[in-house]
Amino acid sequence: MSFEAVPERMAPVESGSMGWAVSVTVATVLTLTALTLFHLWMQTRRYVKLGNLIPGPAAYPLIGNANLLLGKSHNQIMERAMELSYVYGTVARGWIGYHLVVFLTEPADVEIILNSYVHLEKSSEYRFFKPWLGDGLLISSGDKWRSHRKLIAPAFHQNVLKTFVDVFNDNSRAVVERMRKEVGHGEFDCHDYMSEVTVDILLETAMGSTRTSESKEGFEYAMAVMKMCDILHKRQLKIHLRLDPLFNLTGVKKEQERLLHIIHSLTRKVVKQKKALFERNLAEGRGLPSPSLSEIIGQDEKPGEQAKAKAKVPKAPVSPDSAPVFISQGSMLRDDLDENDENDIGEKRRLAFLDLMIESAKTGATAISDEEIKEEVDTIMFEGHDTTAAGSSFVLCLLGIHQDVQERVYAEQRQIFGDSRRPVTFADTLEMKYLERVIFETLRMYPPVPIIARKLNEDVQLASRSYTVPAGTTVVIGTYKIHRREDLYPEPERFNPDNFLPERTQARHYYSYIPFSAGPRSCVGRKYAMLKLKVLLSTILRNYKVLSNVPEKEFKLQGDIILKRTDGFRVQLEQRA
Ligand code: HEM
Repeated sequence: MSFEAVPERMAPVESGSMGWAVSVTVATVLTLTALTLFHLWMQTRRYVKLGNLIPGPAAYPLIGNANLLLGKSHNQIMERAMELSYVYGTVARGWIGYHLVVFLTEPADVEIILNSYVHLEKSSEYRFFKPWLGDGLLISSGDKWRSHRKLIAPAFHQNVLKTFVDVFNDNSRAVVERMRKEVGHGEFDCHDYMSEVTVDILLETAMGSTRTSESKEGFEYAMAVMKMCDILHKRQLKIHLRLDPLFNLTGVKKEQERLLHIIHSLTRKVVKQKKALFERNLAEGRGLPSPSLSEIIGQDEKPGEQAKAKAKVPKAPVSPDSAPVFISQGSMLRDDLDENDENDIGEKRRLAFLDLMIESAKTGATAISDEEIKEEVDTIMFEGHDTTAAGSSFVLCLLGIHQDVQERVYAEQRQIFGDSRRPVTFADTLEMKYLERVIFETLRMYPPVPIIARKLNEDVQLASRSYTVPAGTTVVIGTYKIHRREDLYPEPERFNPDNFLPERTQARHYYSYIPFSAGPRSCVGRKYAMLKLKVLLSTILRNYKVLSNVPEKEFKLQGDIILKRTDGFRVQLEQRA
């Protein structure tokens, strides 16, 4: 009985598991068939066909080349992309699933993207900035970007920048004093100092606020900006922090909310106060502060000019003779900032960008809300911070290694200042030709923004090869790689400021040097950055001799958002006589 009972009991189980197995097999076959059909259908699509014509690693169905990214840090991905560009040349593609990513390192192709008013949209990678910067200049697109750029660019006019020279000097002298305790005390990380002085300067020039004022808010704000930059770096690096649903569950998200509360409360409050003051002055018949921004920059903005500007692509290269002298960017390229500067008839008035934005919003044709002004101030605080902190730290490290170059920089400083400890003037900075070449060369070898990514809204026919990059593609411009191309820079791994002698600059393709990007969406702060770097470095190098024992080949680079050294920017200081 029991013998018979067993198969009886077993029978329904066996047929159940068989049924289950059949169901699983059928479901698997159906899924595989559906996926195969989907893959085959995708292969017939124009987007995929055009992408597949571009050289790149073999892609798997459904995942494309995503296997190359799995488990890799952002840094390793950058390195891999770099290796692939050596294998596949100056135009290479990768597939993330069925999303096409094309890497460009040919200046003629880069020009097509950067010098266009069509390909202005940032890639989805920029979304991490959104909670902090909202729709500020860095990430906005379309008409909003266009009108805000038109509004903000004049606030970076050279005449406005000249009025910041005192702020640059005061803060540079303050950091020289803070660094004094490092003299003769061995190695330290100069990035900490550069980061702090950069935020201090930005607080004053962006919002007209200082952290030495009685209120603790300025200090808390500065700390929050630095910590927010760290969180953005972490989100780029750690795969679980990249995904919003997982990130939202972490303590990092809570910390981000705390920091954003500090940051936004202050910017919101300052915008409100300054706007109220501006309105009050107008209501009491005191008119615009004198001279007004348009007087400073010497151009009257008439309603309707914007529409014209919309269609106007900044003139590409100019001949060296007609290039404006002022603050150069290391190539013969021009942008809207140069066009603004040519109307150089104004007087001095020191006002933070915030005041200038409030004023131009009132007098110009652009309507901008308090919240939007806040987003632009936050954007300037972010974009202006890490980039210049990294740039100045790399300069100090390179000068520490290349003592002969540092001596030439020092000799130039002695020629300008003699024994005097006086502050730097704007005119002095125009004399610092060699220091300028050192800064350009540093930004060539270590561009703080190592890649630029854009989303294409229209097909692009490349100039260097007969490929059409279809609309919808993410285009990655490899600034770091372009700057190290042997055909553009002989001995690209050698630190050689003479790469920026005028005759060498003129001989190169204009888009072979793009640390500040180029074209209509170039860095709006590039002249500000160059001026600030000159004042800061001049003040430091006249006080201290910088030394470093770490050769460049031992630098450990991390290129998530801003290129940095993960091993620290280690230098030593000696007092100059
Ligand atoms: C060495 C210093 C700097 C470097 C290398 C640098 C580089 C860049 C680059 C490459 C871009 C284009 C980014 C992209 O298209 O994704 C950019 C945009 C921008 N930068 Fe800078 N930057 C520097 C300093 C500054 C400073 C000091 C400020 C402000 C005070 C600033 C404000 C901006 C803004 C607002 C944008 C967005 C412009 C737009 O999209 O219209 N930058 N910067």
